[in-house]
Amino acid sequence: MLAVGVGAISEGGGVSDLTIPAAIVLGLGILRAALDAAGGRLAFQAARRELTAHRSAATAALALRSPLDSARPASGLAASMLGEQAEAIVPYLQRFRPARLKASVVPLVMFVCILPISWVAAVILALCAPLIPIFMALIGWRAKAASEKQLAETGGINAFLLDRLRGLATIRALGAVDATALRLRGDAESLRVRTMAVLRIAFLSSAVLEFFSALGVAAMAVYVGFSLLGSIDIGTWDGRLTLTQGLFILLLAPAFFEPLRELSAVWHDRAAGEAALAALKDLASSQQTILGGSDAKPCISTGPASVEIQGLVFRHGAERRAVIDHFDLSVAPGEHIALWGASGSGKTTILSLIAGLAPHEAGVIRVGGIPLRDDTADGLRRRMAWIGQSPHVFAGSVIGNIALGRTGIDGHAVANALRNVALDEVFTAERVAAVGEGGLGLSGGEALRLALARMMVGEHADIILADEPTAHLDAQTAAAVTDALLALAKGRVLIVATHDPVLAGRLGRVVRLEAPARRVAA
Ligand SMILES: Nc1ncnc2c1ncn2[C@@H]1O[C@H](COP(=O)(O)OP(=O)(O)OP(=O)(O)O)[C@@H](O)[C@H]1O
Repeated sequence: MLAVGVGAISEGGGVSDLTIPAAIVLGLGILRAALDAAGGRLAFQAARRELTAHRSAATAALALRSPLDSARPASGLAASMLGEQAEAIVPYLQRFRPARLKASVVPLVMFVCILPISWVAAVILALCAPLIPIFMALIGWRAKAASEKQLAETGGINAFLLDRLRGLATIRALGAVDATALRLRGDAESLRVRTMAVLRIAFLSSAVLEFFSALGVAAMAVYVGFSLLGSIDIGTWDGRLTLTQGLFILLLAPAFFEPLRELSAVWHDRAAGEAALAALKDLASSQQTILGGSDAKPCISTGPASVEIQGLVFRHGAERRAVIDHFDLSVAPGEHIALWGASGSGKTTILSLIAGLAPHEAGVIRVGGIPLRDDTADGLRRRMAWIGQSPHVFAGSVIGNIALGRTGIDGHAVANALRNVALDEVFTAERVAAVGEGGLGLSGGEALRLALARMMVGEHADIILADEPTAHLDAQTAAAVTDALLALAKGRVLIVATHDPVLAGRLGRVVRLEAPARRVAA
């Protein structure tokens, strides 16, 4: 329209001849801006939806991984991938994909518009345009590798930082602060180098594209200019190039390269986005998973709570020796037993297998007479409660720590539970009823009793699995924890892995293990 308007003026027309083309140009401009804005918004929303879906899949897969799987990614690495690095997917989906679509359609349309006017102009475009994707593909190949290395470095430094922050007291106690700081500085320097490599490639890709598009537009301007001056009279299908045609070609040439330039501006988004997608997929790929894995399944409690184990075999990895080798056990309803054995004899592993936290290689586990399998594990697990050696205490209020977001647990139930585990005197009104990260502000025994209180307020599990609940406690605290545990376990099955002779002595039966775990005496 602009070319038509200018052409009309050059042929002696007045300003009034410009009104309609100018109005159309203005209208199209406004329409384009509105469509661009709406398209950008829709693309952003779609990208965020897809990111959420990828994040949910990776989080669900992480939650399904067995706690016995030593190949599980480090917490810092997983947190960095899920939180920070996954965000690279948004610009990839929001900017790169639409830009790629535009770059594959718009130049073609421009080419088809220019070809009927001048074949020389079409040839210039046809020669310059393919150079751009060829160079971008070459650069993109390097960019992907650089982005993957940068992501791995970022994840690594996050994992290292989180791990060392958790172990700060140990590092300080052993005088390893300087060595840790040096390692961190080295990692940060390496991350800087990798980030600069990614940026270098991003700038290089933009420069290459700008160069070829500028070359294309300049060649077009030279051709059109000399044609209009009359120095060249080839290139059109018939006669000489008119001012309207020349202007039309000149105005379309930058528009031909514009989507390609846009593509180059977001080229590095592709490398970062694809690397982040691959990392999330990697995170979601599980090797060793728990049995079942759906919280929505209802409790299976058809018969009285009992545990039967026959010929149980388990190993950590196909090439490793069996940690549990043809182990048998029978626990009657209401029975309290101690699993007793040397460190490494497989007590924790047996508890984990009863809870279906890893698939066993051979043998059968029956809970309340029902075999523990993938399809029954969720329902059977709802009958069980677990107390570990060092239960995780979250930063926040005591009530929140005990209720853990479960419905139907009110302040009254929490107060009762605290009284039952003798924590009501610890969390008095004078003392702030909030605890720090990892149980900061609580002693080891108090944290264990807090874990017992969690069990008391929940759905009433009738099988309690306790992994060394009195380890590292003084005799008095161990006695208090044992009292609370036995009170809680009254009328229920209690299986305790322990080294504590006092605790074992208060249980109905002691099952001795030798490594690898077999029963040696009952
Ligand atoms: N994730 C794992 N990957 C590989 N081997 C493991 C893993 N977890 C435990 N093991 C090995 O399995 C064996 C049994 O470990 P388990 O934790 O069940 O022993 P335990 O009797 O509970 O020991 P402790 O009394 O010291 O807690 C040990 O030799 C241990 O090194």
